[in-house]
Amino acid sequence: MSNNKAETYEVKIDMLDKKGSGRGHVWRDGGGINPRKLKLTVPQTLIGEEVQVTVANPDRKRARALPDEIIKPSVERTVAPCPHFDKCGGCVWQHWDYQGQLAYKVAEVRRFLAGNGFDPDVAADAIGMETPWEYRNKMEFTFGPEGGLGLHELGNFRNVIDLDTCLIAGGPMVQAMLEVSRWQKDHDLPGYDKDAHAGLLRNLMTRYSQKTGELMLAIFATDSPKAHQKAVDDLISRLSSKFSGLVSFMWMENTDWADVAQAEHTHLLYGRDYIHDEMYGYKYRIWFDTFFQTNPEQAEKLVELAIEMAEVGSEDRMIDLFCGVGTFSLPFAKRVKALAGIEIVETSIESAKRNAKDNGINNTYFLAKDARRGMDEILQTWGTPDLLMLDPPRSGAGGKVMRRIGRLGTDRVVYVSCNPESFAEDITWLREYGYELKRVQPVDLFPHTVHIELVALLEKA
Ligand SMILES: C[S@@+](CC[C@H](N)C(=O)[O-])C[C@H]1O[C@@H](n2cnc3c(N)ncnc32)[C@H](O)[C@@H]1O
Repeated sequence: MSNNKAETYEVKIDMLDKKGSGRGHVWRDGGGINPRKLKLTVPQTLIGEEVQVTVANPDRKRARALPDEIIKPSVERTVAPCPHFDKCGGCVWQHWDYQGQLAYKVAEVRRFLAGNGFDPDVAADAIGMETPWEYRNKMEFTFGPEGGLGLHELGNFRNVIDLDTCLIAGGPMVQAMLEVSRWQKDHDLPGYDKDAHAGLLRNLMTRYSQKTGELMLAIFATDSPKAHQKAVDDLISRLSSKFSGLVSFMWMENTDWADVAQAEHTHLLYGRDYIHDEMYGYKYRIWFDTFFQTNPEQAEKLVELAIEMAEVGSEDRMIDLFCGVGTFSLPFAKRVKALAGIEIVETSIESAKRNAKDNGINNTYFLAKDARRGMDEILQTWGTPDLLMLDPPRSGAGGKVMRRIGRLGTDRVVYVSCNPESFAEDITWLREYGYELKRVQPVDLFPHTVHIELVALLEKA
């Protein structure tokens, strides 16, 4: 029997889910002999807290609602500094003090290790940020169908929160977002409505280098800029006069139904189509679609740790698997005899080659190939290299690639991961090839979110 009356419960939060929301349960009188269990997901709560929630339709077995009230707060609860935290889906943990976030992330790393039969104590405490704000060098904002420019609403991807600040984005990106937002209102330009597949403005992508001060902006829209020439000219003039760091402004036509920031036609409206950035003392050219580590301050620590764990020598030959544009390859290349970088995206490999050249590095060999095929090719030309490092996507490298690494048989494997769960599963494959897990160092690249990065060392026994 359906019951559409909202009900209010008091619930104790006993765990967090993968998205960082609290989970708890209550027992409801279902009208029969046995009470029925209602599992509740309550965002913006912490483990151990007792909270009050109101559920709109409690007939189902599961429900999700924001807390009405925190009855018994955790000692780790803090006041979220961002005025948009209650609604914005960008950060999930601003209500949690930073040390509490770090401790939880490390506990998760240890849990995944233990779950796969490794000693959890191999994992060290996390390296956090001294100032965990304004750390991102790239943001993708969305234009709302009802107007407004910002990020998606927590738990409701269709709504857009019209932001007037964003505390994790670098300052110039926020200022540029606000200027574009004012421009949209001044010219009364419609945001894109994905249900109706109508409207003009879809996304604003911003990239900013703290090291070089260069700023890139790209607007994704359903129509050509020529069809809106007056408004576009006004935007170029506003942006170029207000942002001295602006070196790249593009208009990307995207008429696809798919909700991704991609371009069918690129119109360069101002400057060039890339920015210069720097990481660990090396120069990089970054295009709008280049994968580049989004927290440069912490990414430099990853590079430092990978170098420290690898202990490479000047006569060594190594593989950088999943090398991207060469963030790890370039610093390593300076320390070894030869480095082979393998990466599936061709434009990233072209970029890696150019980055090596721009930095005066000439002992690299970059292959645009799938990880396994790339390793086979290196094995045929070099035989077994001295070191392999890998930095796969969130899904991990997978059993086939890990077995290939095991058979390759380098003495050391350095694994950089942005997902401790897929990392712990991946490294189980190396056990049967005689590798032991020696070090795991979590590094927080994503404060106020559920994500954590790590660098690990495996050695052949
Ligand atoms: C986490 S990123 C790391 C990039 C680089 N190490 C960095 O720090 O900038 C993972 C990279 O793996 C690449 N990739 C994904 N699947 C792949 C595959 N099957 N073979 C080779 N590379 C792949 C992606 O294109 C991406 O550049």
